[in-house]
Amino acid sequence: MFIFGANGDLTSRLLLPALGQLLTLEPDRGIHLVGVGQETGTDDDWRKRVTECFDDDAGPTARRVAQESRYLQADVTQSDELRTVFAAARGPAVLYFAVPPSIAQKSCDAMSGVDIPDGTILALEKPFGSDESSARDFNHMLAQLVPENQVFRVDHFLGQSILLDVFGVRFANRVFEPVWSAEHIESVVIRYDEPLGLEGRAGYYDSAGALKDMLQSHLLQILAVVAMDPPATLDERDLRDATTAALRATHVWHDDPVKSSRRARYTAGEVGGEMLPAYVDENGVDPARGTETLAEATFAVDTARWQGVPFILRSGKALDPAVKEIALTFRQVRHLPHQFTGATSPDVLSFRFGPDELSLHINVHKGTQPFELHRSAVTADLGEGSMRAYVEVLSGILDGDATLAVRGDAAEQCWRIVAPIIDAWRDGKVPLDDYPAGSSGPASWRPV
Ligand SMILES: O=C1O[C@H](COP(=O)(O)O)[C@@H](O)[C@H](O)[C@H]1O
Repeated sequence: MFIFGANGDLTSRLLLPALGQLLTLEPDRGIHLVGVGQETGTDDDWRKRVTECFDDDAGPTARRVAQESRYLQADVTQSDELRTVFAAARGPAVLYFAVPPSIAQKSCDAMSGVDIPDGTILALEKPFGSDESSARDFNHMLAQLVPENQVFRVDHFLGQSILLDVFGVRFANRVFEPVWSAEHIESVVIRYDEPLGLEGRAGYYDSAGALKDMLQSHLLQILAVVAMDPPATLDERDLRDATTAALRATHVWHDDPVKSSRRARYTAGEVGGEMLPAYVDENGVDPARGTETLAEATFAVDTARWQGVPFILRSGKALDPAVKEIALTFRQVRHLPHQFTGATSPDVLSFRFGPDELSLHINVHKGTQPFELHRSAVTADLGEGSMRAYVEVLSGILDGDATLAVRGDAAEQCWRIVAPIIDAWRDGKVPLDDYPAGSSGPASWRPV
């Protein structure tokens, strides 16, 4: 496995720790690791870094892989240097592009003149293209290099343990599987409100914003998993056909991006006891860009299963409380005998991200009167945190199993779906509201 961008933040913060965990959990994996970067470096320095990024309790295989790993100085946008990379491979190679998208694209372009060994896997991080047509062009370029099932468009949310729970809960339980449709479900909210601010990522984030950073990619992938029709199997072809069909049926609610989307940006405030400057005062931010740090949009999935059900997607930074969940709100019962007293609310099934939790909020009897209703929740603590997501991603890549990677046509669909919102925002048709860091969003917004 060659990690392009060996000296970058993604490599040390996510990839190497996840690789260490994977090799500790599955010590029988044979893998030779090579860090590839433009900077000069030695094998020893690189090995030290890999070891530091692995957990202290990393197992013997992980430690051995770190000790035997190598560092290769190369400019991966040059065909000659890519040849050197392939020459260093000891078997079918995984090329993990932990580099900015423009470099990944240049590198793939440079690969067109190179003899690519059979079985080579290309793993690419988001964003994949910058709109539908650039994603299509990139897909076309990749198709000339390797077969589609050897291209891994990484979306680590597809490896999140709570999303894997959605599969189990939805398909393996008679109480949920038959009611997973517009007949019983009134709305779906997919929300990822984070307390984190910019964390020094202005270079990337300021040109992306919350809509592209989170909704266009991760949250639409979650929507696809919640909304798809049941596939016959969960193998790569069936599952990705089903999720992509759901995306093809998805569009902005009432095709009205102005009424169906909102955006905002944080001002200075305190989050978790720490003062955050206003977004526009963060290092590297260009205030003229008008980048949003909170995006919300409602989508329709035009299938018989979901006709008329709004899917509300929302994500933002510097928000408190953190709300990271998929919530399905059920319709009210068709008839409630009038003898019941107390407030009744619709049932809500919610999946919370790390620490993972499944809750079913229902009306139960609790009071002193025979038919007095109260709200209660049945909750299952599912444990896993989000670190595991990259373990899952790497495991799929090393096994050559693209089930949990984004297929090329799905990536194009995600851009198509958000394009009307991007246009409306660019044309100033939706106001850019503000909210103090540490709040739950603009005071004027109705709650989702
Ligand atoms: O890809 C991204 O995801 C993270 C949120 O995912 P998590 O697993 O780290 O909670 C988000 O903070 C970041 O802006 C985005 O680029």
